[in-house]
Amino acid sequence: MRHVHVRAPGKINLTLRAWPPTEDGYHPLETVFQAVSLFEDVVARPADEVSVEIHGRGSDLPTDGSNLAVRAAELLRETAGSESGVHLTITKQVPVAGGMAGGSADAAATLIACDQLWGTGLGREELAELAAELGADVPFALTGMSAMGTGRGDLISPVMSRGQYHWVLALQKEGLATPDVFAELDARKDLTRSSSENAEDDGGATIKAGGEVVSALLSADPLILARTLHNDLEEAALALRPELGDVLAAAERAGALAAVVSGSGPTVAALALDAPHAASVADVMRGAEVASEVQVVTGPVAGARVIEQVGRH
Ligand SMILES: C[C@@](CO)(OP(=O)(O)O)[C@H](O)COP(=O)(O)OP(=O)(O)OC[C@H]1O[C@@H](n2ccc(N)nc2=O)[C@H](O)[C@@H]1O
Ligand SMILES: Nc1ncnc2c1ncn2[C@@H]1O[C@H](COP(=O)(O)OP(=O)(O)O)[C@@H](O)[C@H]1O
Repeated sequence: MRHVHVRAPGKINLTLRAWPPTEDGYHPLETVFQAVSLFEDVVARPADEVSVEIHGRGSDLPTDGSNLAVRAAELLRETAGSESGVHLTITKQVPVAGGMAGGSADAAATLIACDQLWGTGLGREELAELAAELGADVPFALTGMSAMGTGRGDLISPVMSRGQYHWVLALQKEGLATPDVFAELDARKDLTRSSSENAEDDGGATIKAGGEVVSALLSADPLILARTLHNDLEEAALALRPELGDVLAAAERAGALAAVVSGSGPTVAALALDAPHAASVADVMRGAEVASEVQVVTGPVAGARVIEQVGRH
């Protein structure tokens, strides 16, 4: 039977700096993303309507028009002037509302899969524009690897990276809603001053600039990368979920080189030296019982791409 199978990765934010929201309510960001080996698999089959079923995590997610994958298929259909439908089967590994952009990966994978299935003829650039309409994190899920995100986080510039990094992810059953974390950031901070102005207050000691992480990624040395990890949203996520303090402390006790909350959380990403070190950090963190699940992943990995295509449009 005709189908297209696309795989898209989840992400972690190696660094994230946020400025006060603009009139549209979005916070200008400077973030460096890394795509990691926790994947969303989307299989698209021809159908009369647009529909979705979800396996793995998130089986309680809505399957109506509010599902990001359904929104992606409908937006592409409208843009391409197509009357085709699609049935999407999603197998989720990325935690829901975990700060790892699993929903965005579903949307990116759906754009690629439906584009192939329907033969829309849209280019990669046009797909990237549709991605940005769907959510700030969707363009990066198309690009993958390592990249700087500016604007809402949706303006993507690929960043060169050498080597492979080994991460231990501490996942939580209960997610955190991104808008709540940004609202907490606004409430906590005098955001009339930018993060860089705040950085001047402490001599810039605590703010890790995007440039620093970009050169660290070229070093292929996790010890150098470890020194650059930073997230402006971490304090807000910790205020909403104080237990995350225990997760960060457990990562440190387990011997991780550094640990950071990914995006709006609650997933914590702990950096290890190499694969055996990651396995040992993961074991200790499991023993600490601070996470509902502990996973070892590597990055960077490719963005949304076709894994298998059976039959042509
Ligand atoms: C925080 C980040 C960091 O990579 O990741 P997650 O933690 O969600 O994975 C992203 O900026 C999230 O991107 P994404 O989840 O796609 O955001 P969207 O759906 O576009 O927006 C959801 C809501 O988040 C807030 N938002 C998002 C992006 C941004 N630059 N400023 C914001 O204030 C807004 O309240 C918006 O209504
Ligand atoms: N296919 C989908 N997968 C995950 N979440 C989805 C999806 N469609 C809609 N959503 C909504 O988007 C929210 C956050 O998406 P997700 O990408 O999982 O997390 P985050 O924004 O923290 O990275 C979820 O809480 C859910 O309400």
